[in-house]
Amino acid sequence: MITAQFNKKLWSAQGGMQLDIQMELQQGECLTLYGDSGAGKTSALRILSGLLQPDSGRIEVGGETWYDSGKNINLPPQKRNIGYVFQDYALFPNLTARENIAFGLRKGESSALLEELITITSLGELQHKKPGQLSGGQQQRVALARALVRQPKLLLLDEPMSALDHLTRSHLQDFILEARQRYGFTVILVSHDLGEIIKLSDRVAVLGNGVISREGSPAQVFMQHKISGKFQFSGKILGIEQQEVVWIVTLLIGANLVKVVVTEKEIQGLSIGDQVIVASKAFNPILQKIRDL
Ligand SMILES: Nc1ncnc2c1ncn2[C@@H]1O[C@H](COP(=O)(O)OP(=O)(O)OP(=O)(O)O)[C@@H](O)[C@H]1O
Repeated sequence: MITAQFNKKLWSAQGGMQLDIQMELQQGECLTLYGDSGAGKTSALRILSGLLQPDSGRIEVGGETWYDSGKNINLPPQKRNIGYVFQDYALFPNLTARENIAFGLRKGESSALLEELITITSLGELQHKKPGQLSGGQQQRVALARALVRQPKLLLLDEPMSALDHLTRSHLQDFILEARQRYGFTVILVSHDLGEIIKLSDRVAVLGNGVISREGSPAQVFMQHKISGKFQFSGKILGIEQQEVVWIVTLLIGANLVKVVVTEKEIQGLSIGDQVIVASKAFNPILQKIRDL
């Protein structure tokens, strides 16, 4: 169980903003922080990790106090059992992938977990290459394995997949899901990608102007009306065109373009760039295996 309550005055070009966060997470849960740029998401992660000191508050993780302003407790980042992965991979350029991951091991610790992580991140053949010889997705797998080799209680993911193409992103999400199941760590994710949020998180907290304004399951937070469709996908509107009395909406769902026919009433309030949920009750899909290439 993780309980955190902290506040800090933040400063931007527009003036001051009070970051005031209260959160409670169950062991193994994944919470996404969602919100506009500048809302305070990264600052909240930096405070949890010990990289940024709050003005006051208390952070308790699995019965251990990491920060308590009242008792003058403030564990340094290296004493907090945490993994932190950012958008830029922050790997050591002169070390191989394997050495980068091993860097996370504490002195005298067995390398069995290192081998296991190299296997489940499919880095076996790449482990002796340096970051400069790896693609973005491969580097991010190394960064994740490096964070996990420390067996963190809490994994902080600050838009770690936002620079990656859709397929690579999807593989990395699968890896995070698998690793979470296997090792049982708790995750706090910062993401703007609705599909990613729905796939990975149990709960979403919407952060606006330094405070959590809304909280719930992804469906509760993102859907205006309850949808009871058998199939649901999230996508982005790329085009809207009128044909006779109906409208054709072109959506990007994952890496696929899908056209959906809607009525004039349904089109109200929708515009290009909106994130939407597509649901269908009377949907009889055919599944076909995609050939391995
Ligand atoms: N150490 C600090 N002290 C005071 N203010 C800070 C500090 N670090 C960041 N800020 C300010 O806090 C505000 C929130 O920044 P933060 O990076 O936490 O937002 P964010 O929600 O993560 O945004 P984005 O989605 O763009 O990354 C910004 O205006 C920033 O200038």
